Amino acid sequence: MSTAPRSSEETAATSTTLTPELAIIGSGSGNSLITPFWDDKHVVLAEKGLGPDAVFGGTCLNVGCIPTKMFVRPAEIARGPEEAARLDVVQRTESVDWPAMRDRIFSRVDAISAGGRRYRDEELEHVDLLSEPVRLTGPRSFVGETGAQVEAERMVIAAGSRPVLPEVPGMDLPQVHTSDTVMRLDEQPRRVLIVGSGFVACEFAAIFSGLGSEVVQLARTERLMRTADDEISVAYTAEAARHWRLRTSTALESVVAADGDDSAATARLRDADGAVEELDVDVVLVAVGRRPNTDLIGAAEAGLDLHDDGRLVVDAHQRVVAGGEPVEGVYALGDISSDHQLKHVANHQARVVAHNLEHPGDLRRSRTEAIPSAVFTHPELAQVGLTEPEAVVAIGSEHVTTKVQDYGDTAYGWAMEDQVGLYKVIADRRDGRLLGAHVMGHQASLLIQPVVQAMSGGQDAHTAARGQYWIHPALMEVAENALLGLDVPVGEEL
Ligand SMILES: Cc1cc2nc3c(=O)[nH]c(=O)nc-3n(C[C@H](O)[C@H](O)[C@H](O)COP(=O)(O)OP(=O)(O)OC[C@H]3O[C@@H](n4cnc5c(N)ncnc54)[C@H](O)[C@@H]3O)c2cc1C
Ligand SMILES: NC(=O)c1ccc[n+]([C@@H]2O[C@H](COP(=O)([O-])OP(=O)(O)OC[C@H]3O[C@@H](n4cnc5c(N)ncnc54)[C@H](O)[C@@H]3O)[C@@H](O)[C@H]2O)c1
Repeated sequence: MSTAPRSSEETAATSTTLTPELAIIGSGSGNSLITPFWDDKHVVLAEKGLGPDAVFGGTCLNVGCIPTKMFVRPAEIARGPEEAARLDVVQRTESVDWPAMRDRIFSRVDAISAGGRRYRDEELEHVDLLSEPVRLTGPRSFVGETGAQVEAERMVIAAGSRPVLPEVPGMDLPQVHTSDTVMRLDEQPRRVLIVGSGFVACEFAAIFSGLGSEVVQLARTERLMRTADDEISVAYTAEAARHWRLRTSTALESVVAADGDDSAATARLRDADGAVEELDVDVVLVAVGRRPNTDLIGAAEAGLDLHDDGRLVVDAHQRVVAGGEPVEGVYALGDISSDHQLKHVANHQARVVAHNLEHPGDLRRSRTEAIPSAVFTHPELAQVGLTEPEAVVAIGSEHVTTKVQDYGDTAYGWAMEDQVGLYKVIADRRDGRLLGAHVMGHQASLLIQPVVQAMSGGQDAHTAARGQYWIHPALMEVAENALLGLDVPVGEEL
């Protein structure tokens, strides 16, 4: 049971050094580590607060996965007339009530965040919440901004990542936003410039364009989602260009505020041929990547090893590494150490770390195979495993077999009159081992799961296709047909 002061102010005022059994930095995925195992032990959770309102609970809940998808869904519904027209139904989206949508979304999100903070801060006797930025003074110790000291027996660093801003003039203007702030705008912007071509940019381009804003998306390169398989990246770039304006191979040079107007700006763009365009917009959303918060916690100064991109080095058990050696009892998880900035990866790592904290003599490893991801853009994208070029490098082109199945050539695809959906699978032709899948189209994030499951369970392509029933004529038949189209050994049938 904690006898320690219960708030940052009290802690600082008495200059007490807290000596908990466990200290955690970061209340996102780190928050889930306070399991019943710790009920009779002292835990300190440090959380500086995220974004302008210093909210509790981390990125996914407050400014990431959850609120973005709560905007994605109405944006998809607002797009309804486009599909309806293909199916001989005349439908119209009358209007979008952005303030109501925003308030509905954040009344839910903010309540969960506030409830989480209250629970940790007020209701759990054994947990001390330190609501301030902290910096490491060693692998197991840190100091808060107000001087509070913590020396823990065991430590977990789950301090996440934050958006990067490019070094161009105007990034400090109120018209310039990141994903941390853009969802809280008072009004729906009429004209949005989105800078970037990855996950965040492509999701927000779909959100704002679906809701009716005029969107221009700026990509430095020729294609969007360049980390996807080439075939998907090319097809998606072409499809995105049908729904919103794209400026590829173009860079942002500056953003200048409109004269005396906080709600408008002019962005200066330069394409690869040197041609300059000045674009008047209401909002600029910058989405050019996220950097791990190792600098904020002083990880290098505390002697912890870092990758070139600033992530903490961890071993297979999620132990942090210092001087090339894992540090016993000190773990990291999530965006601060992972090469997949994904919530399901952070959650998995948190489960591994929770086990390892409780069972230091029986350490588990985190799973690194078959990690899927989805981009909730329009059309939706999903991927798992290797891209085709990666598969060629891994096993040689002669051993790689691929199949691209169009949604439109399946029964439910006919019902949808689908013209864009693609389901690509990649396997080793020698034994049918599945190497990857890449999907673009309606519900891609759902349709990819059978391949994730087969890859995770070590099931070969033909067994995955023929070892079970597939409901006819569900859209999932696109996955079955893709698997059946691979040139792989044929085993037993159901
Ligand atoms: C717009 C957006 C949409 C996303 N959508 C998805 C999605 O659909 N699916 C998906 O899988 N992933 C998605 N992600 C990624 C996902 O949100 C992250 O991978 C995940 O939330 C990372 O969790 P974490 O616990 O590592 O970090 P976080 O949740 O960011 O937690 C870290 C916490 O540490 C705190 N902290 C940092 N430094 C300090 C310090 N010095 N002192 C005290 N506290 C500190 C921070 O304030 C923060 O609250 C999205 C991300 C964004 C930005
Ligand atoms: N649905 C999801 O799972 C989801 C959604 C959003 C974010 N995320 C996670 O968050 C991470 C960060 O997202 P993100 O979109 O910020 O990063 P990202 O790495 O996905 O994409 C950043 C893009 O910006 C480009 N870029 C870099 N500097 C630039 C510049 N100066 N000008 C123009 N473009 C530039 C890069 O080439 C890259 O394409 C993602 O990698 C993903 O792991 C996941």
